[in-house]
Amino acid sequence: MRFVKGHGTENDFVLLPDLEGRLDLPAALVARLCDRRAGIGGDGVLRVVPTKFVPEAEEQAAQAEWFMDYRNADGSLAEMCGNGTRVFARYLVDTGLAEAGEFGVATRNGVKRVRLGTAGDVTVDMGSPKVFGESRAWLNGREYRGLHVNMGNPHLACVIDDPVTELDLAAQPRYDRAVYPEGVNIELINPVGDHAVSMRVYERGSGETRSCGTGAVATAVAAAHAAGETTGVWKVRVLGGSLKITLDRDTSYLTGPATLVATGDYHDIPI
Ligand SMILES: N[C@@H](CCC[C@H](N)C(=O)O)C(=O)O
Repeated sequence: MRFVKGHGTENDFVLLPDLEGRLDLPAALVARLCDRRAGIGGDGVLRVVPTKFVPEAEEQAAQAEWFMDYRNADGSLAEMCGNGTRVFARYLVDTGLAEAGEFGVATRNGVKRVRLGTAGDVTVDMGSPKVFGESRAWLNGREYRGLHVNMGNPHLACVIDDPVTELDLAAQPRYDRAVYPEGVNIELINPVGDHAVSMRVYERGSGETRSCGTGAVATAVAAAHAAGETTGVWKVRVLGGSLKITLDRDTSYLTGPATLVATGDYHDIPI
């Protein structure tokens, strides 16, 4: 099985080109691929498949030639992955499957428009964040209040006083399962300057990761909300680098680097 390894601010992915739409991806195989010791290692898998071969996305085919089939490291499906979309777009352009400029990428959360050159940052139009009020998370005996933001996938973005650098995120923070029956991605956020925040994230299905694109937009929304604002440009520092989030009246944009680092062959030996 051919693979490409890539990352966006160290949110890393195994890309699987499936140009004929034939690849079966059971959860156990995804988990083996993402295993950092016995597999290739990654926070998730991105299957690169023509949209026309994906029955659930058929209606997107006219606007987006390629479907990003995203899976979390445990093999579960997620509706959307912001950094994955940037890495996916970089892969399409670097391999000549798409031309640099602006084009659509089909996802489980609809078509996302991406903008990129032959090198440099990739911007994704992430759509309008949906805010559903407050919820709570519990971590190491502390309770954190946050904003319930939906970016296609669910987030709980908590602006907190405790320094995020000192948090132990080895285990998943607890959350209100009545609010998030499908699970949730949890962001813990410190303001660090003018329109700048530092964020750590515990991702549903992947554990703590070094960056999360949808989480960075949810973070900017929560930081803006705390500042009494709804629009503006925010810098979100993550463990793996820095992302620029633009909150417009009708949509949001995620901008940052996307890098392909390796190609190879995977031999699926069940572990
Ligand atoms: N890292 C991604 C988000 C991936 C999906 C998430 N774990 C979920 O289950 O919703 C991003 O960059 O947005």
